[in-house]
Amino acid sequence: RPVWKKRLITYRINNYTPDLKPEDVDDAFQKAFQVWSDVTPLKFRQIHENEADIMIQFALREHRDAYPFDGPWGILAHAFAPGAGLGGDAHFDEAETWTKGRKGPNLFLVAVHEIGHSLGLGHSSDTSAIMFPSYRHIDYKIFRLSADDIHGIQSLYGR
Ligand SMILES: CN1c2ccc([C@H]3CN(Cc4ccccc4)C(=O)CO3)cc2CS1(=O)=O
Ligand SMILES: [Ca+2]
Ligand SMILES: [Zn+2]
Ligand SMILES: [Zn+2]
Repeated sequence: RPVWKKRLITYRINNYTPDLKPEDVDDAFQKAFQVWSDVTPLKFRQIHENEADIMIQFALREHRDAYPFDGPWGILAHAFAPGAGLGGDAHFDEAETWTKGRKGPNLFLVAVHEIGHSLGLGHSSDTSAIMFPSYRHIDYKIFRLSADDIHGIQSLYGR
């Protein structure tokens, strides 16, 4: 599995969904990266210009990669495994109504899942894992990685 060969990984939010205040989008991603840095030696830094390892964008339908989005629900987002260029990038379907609460897909929760992919994780068959493929709402306030998620990421990056 491809993994990042460094411990400091940069990310850049290239555009913002109109569904939330920009500071709520920044906060959702900062908290989502922290979920993974809490259990690995990895550090994440947000940058605002130049090329970041993990380029984040919100997009509709066809958006210049081979994986056009599909309108509301269904695929909520996708992300590429570590590597140069598109590698590590995470795209979020703008057809969704992104929320920081319970209605609609919760941006923080989907971001935790996508960042898992950006770091090299695949899907899990463990229904309690954030890397389980299908979204079911869990209380984002009490969100915790499952043992399966932690074992998965620590097998790639250590603890
Ligand atoms: C909070 N949790 C999330 C959040 C997001 C996702 C995925 C689901 N998904 C839908 C999907 C994935 C794969 C195939 C079809 C549909 C996404 O697109 C991206 O986020 C999966 C899960 C498992 S969970 O613990 O319930
Ligand atoms: Ca969709
Ligand atoms: Zn894409
Ligand atoms: Zn996934």
